[in-house]
Amino acid sequence: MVNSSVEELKKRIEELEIENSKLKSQITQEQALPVEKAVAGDFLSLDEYKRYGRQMIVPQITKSGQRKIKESKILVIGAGGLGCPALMYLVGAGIGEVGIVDDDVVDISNLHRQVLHSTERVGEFKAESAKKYLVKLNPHVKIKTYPFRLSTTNAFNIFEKYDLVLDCTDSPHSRYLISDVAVISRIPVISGSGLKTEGQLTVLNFENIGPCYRCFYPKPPPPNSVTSCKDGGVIGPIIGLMGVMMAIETLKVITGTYTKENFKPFLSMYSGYDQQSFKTFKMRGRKLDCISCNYTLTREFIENGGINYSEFCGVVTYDVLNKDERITIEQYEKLRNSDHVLLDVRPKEHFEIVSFPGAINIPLDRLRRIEDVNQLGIDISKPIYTICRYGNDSQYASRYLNDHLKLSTKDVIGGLNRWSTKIDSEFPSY
Ligand SMILES: Nc1ncnc2c1ncn2[C@@H]1O[C@H](COP(=O)(O)OP(=O)(O)OP(=O)(O)O)[C@@H](O)[C@H]1O
Repeated sequence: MVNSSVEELKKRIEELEIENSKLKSQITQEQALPVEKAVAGDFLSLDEYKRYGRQMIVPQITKSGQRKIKESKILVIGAGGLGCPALMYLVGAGIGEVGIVDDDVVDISNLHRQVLHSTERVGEFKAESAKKYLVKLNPHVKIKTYPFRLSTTNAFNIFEKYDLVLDCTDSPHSRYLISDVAVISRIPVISGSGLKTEGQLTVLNFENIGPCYRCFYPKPPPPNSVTSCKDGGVIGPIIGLMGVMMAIETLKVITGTYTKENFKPFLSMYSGYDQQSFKTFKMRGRKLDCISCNYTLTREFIENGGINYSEFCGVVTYDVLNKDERITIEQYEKLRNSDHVLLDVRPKEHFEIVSFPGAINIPLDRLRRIEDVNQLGIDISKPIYTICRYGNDSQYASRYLNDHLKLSTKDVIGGLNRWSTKIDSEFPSY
């Protein structure tokens, strides 16, 4: 009796497993199936009528707007904090073709804001991971991935396949490149950014009359002055909101809400922790002396390496110390129990997340304002080592301490990040 019920159970489990695998293959086939054809004489299928009905009845979209959405081809550069939400809504809205450029892979630190990716896809190319989500969201949209870096040599060939670009990147050199190529290729750019609790949004090169990124920022910011999300942090929904707003601006451009006549250049700023959260500023139109907008820059010039965008933006490597002013993480491990001062120069918020026992926190910006060695509040007769997260700020700290306060400090190469990768895997990295 007991045996037979065990046998029955085993049989049932087998049956269930077969059913389960049939269901799984069915799902895969469904995904691989061509999407339902358009209704005869129409551009939408029955599925699409249902899918887009709620937006087509909005007067700002209408059925003719839906046709424009379906006929449009957009390129999203960066499938990160801005790109993910923008992609979600634009694919949901039924854009005809979407290209996704991103050379990076999904990291666990991305997941609090890069909502197309998931824990199981850590290590996969972001462009591919995003596609996996998006094809399920809307199989009517054709999605092409470019899992490599946008560069001077490939940008024009990619841009020419699209009508509009969303700049969802995170560095000035990518922004200048995208803007220059878009102006020469005569396509508009929806540009967003976000850091900590704030974000910005604008539409560039609209109808080849609106200003470009260079018109807004003729000169790049001082070298290494732009804080990334990695260093400055960002609240997920803040950057998410900016990405969503980029999707709205995209729809406005595609469906013709903006026209040559009514478009006014603008810059919207959002401050999520202020009561006056949104501010929109009128911006000037194109600048006559803008080398991009007056077409001094050409495709040939850029493709042949005429501009080194990294150099132009002053992306410099942080080699500010001599070899004898630095120690490796392995050397520091040996010194760990010796009598010394460890100056942690990260911002206070970083220090509060994790720090070495006994370390003294003087953030770099505060340190640079100290004029007298006695104000440091440390025992300067002991050996002094400086440390930070990746080993950049600690170099600047030691440079300052050694040059201005006449100390002989050394920085720890690679900082806390290297400590957790090379020495102690249990030491939290963030
Ligand atoms: N020139 C470029 N070509 C392709 N992708 C780019 C380019 N510049 C930036 N990106 C991509 O844009 C995305 C920007 O995402 P986000 O600002 O959320 O930061 P992140 O680099 O993913 O994360 P973090 O700064 O925390 O390390 C990244 O995925 C990055 O790889």
